Amino acid sequence: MIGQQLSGARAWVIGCGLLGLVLGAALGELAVRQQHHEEAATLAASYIARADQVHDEVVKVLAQTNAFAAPACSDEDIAYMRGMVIRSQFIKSVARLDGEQLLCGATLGRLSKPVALAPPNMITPGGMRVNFNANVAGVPDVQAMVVAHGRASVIVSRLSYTSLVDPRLDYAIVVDVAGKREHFISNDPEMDIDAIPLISSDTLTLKDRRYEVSCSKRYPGCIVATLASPPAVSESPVLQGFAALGLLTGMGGGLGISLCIGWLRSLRRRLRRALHNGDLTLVYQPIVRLADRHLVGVEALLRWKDESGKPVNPEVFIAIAEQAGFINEVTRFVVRRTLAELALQAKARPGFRITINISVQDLTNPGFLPFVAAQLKQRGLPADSLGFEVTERSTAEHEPLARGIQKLRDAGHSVYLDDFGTEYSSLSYLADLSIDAIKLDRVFTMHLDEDSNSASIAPQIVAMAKGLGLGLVVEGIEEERQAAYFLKLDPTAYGQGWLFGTPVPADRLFER
Ligand SMILES: Nc1nc2c(ncn2[C@@H]2O[C@H](COP(=O)(O)O[C@H]3[C@@H](O)[C@H](n4cnc5c(=O)[nH]c(N)nc54)O[C@@H]3COP(=O)(O)O)[C@@H](O)[C@H]2O)c(=O)[nH]1
Repeated sequence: MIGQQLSGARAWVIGCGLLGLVLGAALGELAVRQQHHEEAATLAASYIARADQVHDEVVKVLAQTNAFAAPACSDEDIAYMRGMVIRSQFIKSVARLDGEQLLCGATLGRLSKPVALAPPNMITPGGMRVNFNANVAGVPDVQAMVVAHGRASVIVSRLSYTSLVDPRLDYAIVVDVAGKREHFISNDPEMDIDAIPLISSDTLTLKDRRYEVSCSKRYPGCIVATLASPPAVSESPVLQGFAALGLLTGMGGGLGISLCIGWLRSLRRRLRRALHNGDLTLVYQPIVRLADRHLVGVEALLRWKDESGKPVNPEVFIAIAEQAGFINEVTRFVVRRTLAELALQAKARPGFRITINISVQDLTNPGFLPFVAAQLKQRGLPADSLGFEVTERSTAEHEPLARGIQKLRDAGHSVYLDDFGTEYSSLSYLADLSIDAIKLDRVFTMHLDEDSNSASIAPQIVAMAKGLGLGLVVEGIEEERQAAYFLKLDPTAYGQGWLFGTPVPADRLFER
């Protein structure tokens, strides 16, 4: 037995541990991939920040050179342009133009013959003429970005852009002016720039690679980048950490489940033993007519103390008996013991009714009604001295519940719909169920003063019950004002709760 339990626990621990490992690894992979994307996005954003700096410098130098008033290509003019270059961070040369003809420059000096500028790749809305890969006049085999505006042009070092691009990135810098898209710089010749929507902070997947797009706010240019060769996901410490955490959490969870199952199994075994030995007891709670507080009956409530003398919550052990399939035996015990303890008192009080909680499984058990009839006969009590409280716990139970209730009524018993107003017991079912009364759940009594749904619904339920000719038992009455409230709503209502008496053993029931 112990060996079986241990191997069961081991199976839970291993099974849940493996599940945790797989889930942890999957989560870890997601986290690692996200980390890669964030890294690419950060690099791309810092790149755009650099491109903006270059842009600002170009605009400033062109504006100042255009505004310089000395005669074009005079010594003063050339000295001014040289000063510009020296003070600039990204600009390699500044030149003076006449239309599209280059006349002189900071690095070139004065040309003996004007040189024509290569036609621009694009003209910006501000009128700047940009050539991304122009030959540099006077310097063979060197290409650079040339930007011309008015009477001035500048040469921008490609290094200004490329030096900042992290070698871990595959990227393309794309400029879009008036719908014309230009591939400015790229180290990824495979990238199809026309397929890329140039919207900042967007991400897109091309050929199974996820790209980050970061755009400048100053000019219509973006960088589209992805990590060139992200470190292998499986080797990432993040993934390994997640997987280990998943494994440990899974194993812990598995151990918890196995302990819980073990506890429930042991509780089930002990409950069976207690039932078999007759170690369960019953207490009875008064039900009174609210108008005159006359005791009209009692509800039988089962109690169980485990071996250590600790009471086990009835909601727990009743649920265990229902799930384990021996609630019928429990209910029969309750019927037998209740009648044994209260038959004499019930006989002495005409109209006195004992109510017992039953489950749907009791209603569908063909032996239940004959058993109850035999017990009542043995005690010399009429059928209407025993009532039954039923609770609808799922919509699937509705049909068998309705049939079972009808059979109880046909046999002469009263039937109460318990815990009314909670979960599945709703007004829409009332008309279908052949019941005598509803027992209004104690949530309605508890929240009477509060501005809550239950406070506003209670009067409607009471009115509906009255309209259907059903009796009303209000549960959980602990204070006079609660009794007065419901009495006003329904002068024929009954009440149950600590105000009228807590559940007590049979020998203390009629002491008061
Ligand atoms: N199938 C069976 N179910 C049973 C049986 N015995 C009990 N039960 C069900 O267990 C649930 C919990 O019952 P219990 O802890 O006994 O609580 C009952 C009362 O003690 C409590 N109550 C009564 N008055 C007050 C009050 O004024 N205030 C307050 N806080 N609690 C109060 O309410 C419970 C009775 O509820 P109900 O049955 O809904 O009328 C419970 O669902 C029992 O049905 C059994 O033999 N068989």
